[in-house]
Amino acid sequence: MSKVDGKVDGKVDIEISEVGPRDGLQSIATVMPTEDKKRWIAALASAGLQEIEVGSFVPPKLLPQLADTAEIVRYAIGIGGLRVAVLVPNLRGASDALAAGAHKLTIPLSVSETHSLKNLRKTHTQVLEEVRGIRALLDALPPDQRPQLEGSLSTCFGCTLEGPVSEDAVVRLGGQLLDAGCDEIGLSDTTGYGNPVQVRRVLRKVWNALGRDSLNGIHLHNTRGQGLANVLAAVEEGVTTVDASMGGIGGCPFAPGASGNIVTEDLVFLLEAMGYRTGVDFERLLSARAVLAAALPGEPLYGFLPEAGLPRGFELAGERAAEPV
Ligand SMILES: CC(C)(COP(=O)([O-])OP(=O)([O-])OC[C@H]1O[C@@H](n2cnc3c(N)ncnc32)[C@H](O)[C@@H]1OP(=O)([O-])[O-])[C@@H](O)C(=O)NCCC(=O)NCCSC(=O)C[C@@](C)(O)CC(=O)[O-]
Repeated sequence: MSKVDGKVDGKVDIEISEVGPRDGLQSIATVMPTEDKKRWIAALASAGLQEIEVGSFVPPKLLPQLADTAEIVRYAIGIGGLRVAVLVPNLRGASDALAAGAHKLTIPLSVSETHSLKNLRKTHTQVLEEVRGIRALLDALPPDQRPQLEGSLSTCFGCTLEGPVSEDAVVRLGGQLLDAGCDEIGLSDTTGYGNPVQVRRVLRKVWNALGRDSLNGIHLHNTRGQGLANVLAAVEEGVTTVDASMGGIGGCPFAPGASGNIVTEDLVFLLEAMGYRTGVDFERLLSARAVLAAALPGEPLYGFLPEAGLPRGFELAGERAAEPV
């Protein structure tokens, strides 16, 4: 098999969307210098990650760590083959993201309205109004210049502020996000409450109600150690995009108790070991981790694979004859 830039024939079975430069950095007090961010993003892309969430268009007073997002987007869109994603909390953020040239916008809608008020200072109705405004903005562009718009349903599996979250509400709000103009929705376990049985059940409910194309991606946190078990459940159900963060850094600063994302390095190993192609090259991924470690001295980076290393003789999934399970 030919292997170019960490991708085996350019094909992947499961796409890993790297959210470290956004979700990871938003929860760390240190502001990473812009040039370090660029080096890190370039290293992540060179490892074969095809989608990277590089920042958020939020008021710099709120998250100074991401104040350079416009410059970072302008840099990242110059990296060939990379889909440059950003988080936008409202129409103003979407307009700034368009001006910078982002390829994908994600707006969070928290199923827990208490969390929505903490995070975006908006009710469900107000967030949906922002989505309609963003849709109108995008529809004014020629079709080939329209970024993809994803509605990310936060606190889908429970919330530290409200406790259990209604699965019917997840489905209802997902439908409302699509009606308001999102191209697709994603499920997010903001505070790491989910378990594999629940992940399977919620995915089936969403797909049954809203159609198979409504949702392809999931965003999981490892707060209670369920992250990779939840990935396995999601992937076996048919999810094809999984968010992860290098070194497991991250967490929503406006959700009490939220902590790190699932670790990209461990996720790549899990998927490749099972026979799914991710397109990611381990050596280059570990080089990207070294760039991150140097840029954030003293910050803990998590992950088992970087500590233990690859098993002897391990091959990328695409280099083996084995079919994905
Ligand atoms: C939505 C707001 C802006 C409302 O905040 P607000 O204070 O209600 O905003 P406002 O509309 O009243 O405006 C206040 C000021 O901010 C400005 N402003 C207004 N919007 C913007 C913007 N986009 N960019 C830059 N500036 C902006 C606006 O122009 C004004 O400026 P002033 O007149 O005072 O000079 C705020 O609450 C916000 O940005 N929240 C985002 C918080 C956030 O980033 N949370 C973390 C991401 S979500 C997450 O982590 C979960 C997720 C996605 O990872 C998935 C999961 O795990 O669940």
